[in-house]
Amino acid sequence: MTALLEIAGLGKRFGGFTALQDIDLEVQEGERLGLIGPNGSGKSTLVNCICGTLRHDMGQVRFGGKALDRLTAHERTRSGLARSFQLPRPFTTLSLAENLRIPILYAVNARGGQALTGTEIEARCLDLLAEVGLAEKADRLPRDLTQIEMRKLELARAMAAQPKLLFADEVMAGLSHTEVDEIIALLFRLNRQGVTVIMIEHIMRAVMELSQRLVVLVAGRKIADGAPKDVVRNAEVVRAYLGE
Ligand SMILES: Nc1ncnc2c1ncn2[C@@H]1O[C@H](COP(=O)(O)OP(=O)(O)OP(=O)(O)O)[C@@H](O)[C@H]1O
Repeated sequence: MTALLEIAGLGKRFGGFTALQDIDLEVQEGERLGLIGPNGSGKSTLVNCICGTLRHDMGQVRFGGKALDRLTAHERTRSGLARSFQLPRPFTTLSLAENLRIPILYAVNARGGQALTGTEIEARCLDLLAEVGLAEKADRLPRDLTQIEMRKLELARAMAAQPKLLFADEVMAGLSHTEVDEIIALLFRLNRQGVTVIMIEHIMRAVMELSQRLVVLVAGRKIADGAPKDVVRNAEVVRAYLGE
């Protein structure tokens, strides 16, 4: 079976500094993968190289069987990649519903789909907001939201383009225990709907609960890739990451 995401020999340098070296990774459709590593280990750089915000220097990235290497970030979004950012970036002067209308329209146009009527767009916005528990705030501005509501809006924005793969980049940082549980439940729900989830996260409880597989980066290299219970017992991982 062809993997949804295939990364082979990926390398990235910033000047003389090697941020990523020889990364191989395959992610199957429908998987929930945790990507962990100490600060500065290269997690965000890897996501940026996959999503096209950064250009890698070595190796290949394939998604859905197609090479992404020459595609722009927008073209990669169009092919089904989405990410939610660590620091949410909503359009601050637009309501929550309007914040979703833009990526919904973009997704339809980008995929050459049939134009949606105003009513259909409205319904999709409300469905997405309901999905993340924000339906009642559809007409509010992002500044009216609490921290967890902002994270939910950010996830809804990522989902608006109907991605096949979602990178959830530290979507739980700074949240309370119960709020973390809420986001875990939401990511499980999206995954059950068929979205492959790659979670970059420092909250180990969440990582262990959600991930079927765990990949560990340390100093730009992949040092472990396997079942979470085995990976967290791996001596190199304990030394380099968990024991730091
Ligand atoms: N644009 C850049 N220019 C120069 N160095 C960079 C750049 N982006 C990242 N780096 C460096 O590359 C290394 C990996 O950074 P990266 O942000 O990918 O780590 P990370 O694992 O995501 O860290 P964190 O958990 O703190 O978010 C770090 O040493 C960082 O300083």
